[in-house]
Amino acid sequence: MTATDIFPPNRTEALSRLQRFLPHAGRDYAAQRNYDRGAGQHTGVSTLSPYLRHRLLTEEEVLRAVLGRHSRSAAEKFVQEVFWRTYWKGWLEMRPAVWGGYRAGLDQAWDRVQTQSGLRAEWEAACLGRTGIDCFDVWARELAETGYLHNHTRMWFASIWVFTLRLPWELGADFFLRHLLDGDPASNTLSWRWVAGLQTRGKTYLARASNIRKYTEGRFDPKGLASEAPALDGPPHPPRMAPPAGDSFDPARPSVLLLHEDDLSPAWLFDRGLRPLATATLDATDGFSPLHPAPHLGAFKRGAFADVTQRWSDRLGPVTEGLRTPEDIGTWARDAGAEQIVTVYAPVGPTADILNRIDALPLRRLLRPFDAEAWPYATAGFFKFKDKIPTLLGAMAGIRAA
Ligand SMILES: Cc1cc2nc3c(=O)[nH]c(=O)nc-3n(C[C@H](O)[C@H](O)[C@H](O)COP(=O)(O)OP(=O)(O)OC[C@H]3O[C@@H](n4cnc5c(N)ncnc54)[C@H](O)[C@@H]3O)c2cc1C
Repeated sequence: MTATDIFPPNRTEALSRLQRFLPHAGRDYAAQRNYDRGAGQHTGVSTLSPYLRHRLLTEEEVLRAVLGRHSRSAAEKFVQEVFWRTYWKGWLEMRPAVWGGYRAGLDQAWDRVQTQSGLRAEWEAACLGRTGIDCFDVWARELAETGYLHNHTRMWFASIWVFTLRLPWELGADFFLRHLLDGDPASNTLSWRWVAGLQTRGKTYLARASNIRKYTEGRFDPKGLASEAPALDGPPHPPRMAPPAGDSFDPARPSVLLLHEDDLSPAWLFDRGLRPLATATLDATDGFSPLHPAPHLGAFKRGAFADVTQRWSDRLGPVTEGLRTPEDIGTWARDAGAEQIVTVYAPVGPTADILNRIDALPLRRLLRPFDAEAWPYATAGFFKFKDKIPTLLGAMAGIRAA
């Protein structure tokens, strides 16, 4: 089975996964979510992340469905987890230099891999699952083969990478981004930073054998793990910028629609009057890593784009696939007769890096109301943000109050 057999890249699959998971999103989730029972057995969690990451399914849809079935108190844990993605995006949006810092650190680490044979051998062993730490090796292979890892396992894996194997954290974050179907600049970069003690200053995550034994139900009992996790050193957080406001657009002006992998649910744009002359899909893969990503990432993204353009074919006009550069986007939009390019606001990451360089025509980035409401609250830690969840749910019409 390939990763895209396990995670077929379409909305129908996302919806049926949501339906299957719904009965378990309440107290079952709170009790089961930390157990990793192995590849193909991730029944305690939703496995919705590849779909949420690309918004083949939106956070609002998931929250509505879950809170339509469970009380807020029963679903509290699951709802909070859904908002972790939102929180990380908002945090990075207000400190975009942290993404640039990660990319610069990655380039330096990659230079060292190319010039230091010892480091190269250790890095290769970790990526290929040949370290001799049995759980770690199984997880490296599970990630490479399935494009997914359980959350608890991501924490253990990152901790072993940084504190036992003592490899540069950026190379681990890159290994994840090259293989995860849900690979996300904000959740991934900031979670790795959190494990390493760079995000919540001085607070690290230490993977302990007893914890691994318990939550893998005895499948693993690793020996030789680091017994302490001293925080890595790094620059202070950059000053916080204002959250983005997003643009408006004039539906009367000739427009084209640029679809990208950060948001593949365009219905709300049509509700706002967008009638595109043509549509293109943006391929931002090159900006994820200096190395080639796993083939399943391209397959998932192509499948997801095909799914969305097919479902909305009567609204999109002619579709051009896989534009990669600002210049190509400008040429395509002009040739289509457009006066403006409309797109959903993309959070910090490879897509936004390309959008930031489009100058051929006015680019109108429409900020999804869910993001506009939530991101400004990501000023400090998650615990402060969490207090705003009732307000954010209240802003979503139709959410059950109890
Ligand atoms: C080192 C590390 C790297 C990570 N990299 C990524 C990444 O690149 N992309 C990514 O989407 N998530 C990442 N996560 C977060 C989390 O592990 C995944 O979102 C989660 O495992 C997805 O599986 P699920 O859908 O079955 O989760 P569930 O437990 O069913 O949670 C439901 C949804 O809540 C959100 N969510 C849950 N936990 C988190 C979390 N800790 N942070 C952010 N959102 C969360 C996801 O959208 C998820 O689909 C990372 C975590 C760690 C520790």
